[in-house]
Amino acid sequence: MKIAVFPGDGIGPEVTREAVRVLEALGLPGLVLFEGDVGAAAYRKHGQPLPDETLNMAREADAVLFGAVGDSSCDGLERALRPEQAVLGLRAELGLFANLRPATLFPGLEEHSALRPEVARQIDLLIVRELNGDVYFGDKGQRRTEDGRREGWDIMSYAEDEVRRIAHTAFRAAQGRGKKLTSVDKANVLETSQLWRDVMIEVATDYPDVALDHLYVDNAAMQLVRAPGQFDVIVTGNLFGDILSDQASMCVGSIGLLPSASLGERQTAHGTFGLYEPIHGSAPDIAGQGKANPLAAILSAAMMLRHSFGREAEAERIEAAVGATVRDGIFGADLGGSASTEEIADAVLEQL
Ligand SMILES: NC(=O)c1ccc[n+]([C@@H]2O[C@H](COP(=O)([O-])OP(=O)(O)OC[C@H]3O[C@@H](n4cnc5c(N)ncnc54)[C@H](O)[C@@H]3O)[C@@H](O)[C@H]2O)c1
Ligand SMILES: CC(C)[C@H](C(=O)O)[C@@H](O)C(=O)O
Ligand SMILES: [Mg+2]
Repeated sequence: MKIAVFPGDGIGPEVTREAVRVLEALGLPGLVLFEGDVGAAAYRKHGQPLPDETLNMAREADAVLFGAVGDSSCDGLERALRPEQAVLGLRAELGLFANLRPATLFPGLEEHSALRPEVARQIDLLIVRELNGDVYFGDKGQRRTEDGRREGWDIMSYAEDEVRRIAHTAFRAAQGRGKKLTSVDKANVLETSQLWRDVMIEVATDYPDVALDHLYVDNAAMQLVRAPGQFDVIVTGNLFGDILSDQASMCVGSIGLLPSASLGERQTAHGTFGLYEPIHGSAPDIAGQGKANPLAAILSAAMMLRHSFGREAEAERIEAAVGATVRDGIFGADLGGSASTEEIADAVLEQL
């Protein structure tokens, strides 16, 4: 079980450290962890946010545990050198096109959701976000028009095979859950979205047991706070998925609670190769203060055990320990409590 650990910037190292403690506490046979540099930390050391050495480390591993990247001191750098390129580069280079972002309300957090408790209680959904395409990876740049105005552009596009493969991932995920799939797009305006919708409808014929419906992204954002209980699996593109998942996090209490798995096609001796990370960023406003909620990182480690190592029992052990920690009201500042990052993880370890 070879795991590459890339802590990154800001609270990345703080939360990753706690996820590693939890992994180590399980006593898994053959567990080998090795650490690599990403983000601004890597740029300062190697002049690159994603050094070749780090990328090779990821390729040699069975899974990657990723913290977060981002540092405003790098805002002036050319885009290729900015910290965010580390996570974008890993996703692209490793072919990790399927990003799973589950959001479920832990009992005990009803009062901490940004929504009313009776609305929050219904939330048990999975966002399947396409991760290798969309406006993220299209041609982009800035130029001057003939009349001297500055102009920026980013091309949004999806090819049908890119939509088809994420559609299959999402339909299969829905088959394993409540058999309901909502595809989110902006087909009333965007051609990229029209193709997305057409392909979703074509793929649906392979999954007669799954009910497919479609929402425009503006309506989806509204429905997510009006009645989130209507959602089982949501499938959407890279940009809309990024936005809706941050929104979903506050519906279940905090952005510090949402883990993610980024998967592709590569199989290892243990399972599907994947990169696992909290959905949040480097949180510079709270970095170095022991205020970061480590539960998203810890739950990401659980997703790793499930998807990359076929260790469902251990994954559930971690999730149950997190559930018990929440039920006991061990909260950090994000949930109105005073427990530190380390104290929250200590509580999880006690419950393991
Ligand atoms: N995958 C990634 O590495 C990733 C994801 C998102 C943002 N970023 C980067 O992170 C940097 C900061 O971005 P941002 O401020 O927009 O988003 P962010 O997710 O870092 O923070 C948003 C807000 O949520 C809070 N928060 C985030 N994680 C938390 C946690 N675990 N516990 C408690 N509170 C938490 C922060 O304090 C902040 O107030 C930027 O450079 C951005 O590009 C990286
Ligand atoms: C840091 C950034 C590139 C990244 C994204 O937009 O995908 C982040 O917001 C995320 O959600 O993982
Ligand atoms: Mg995001």
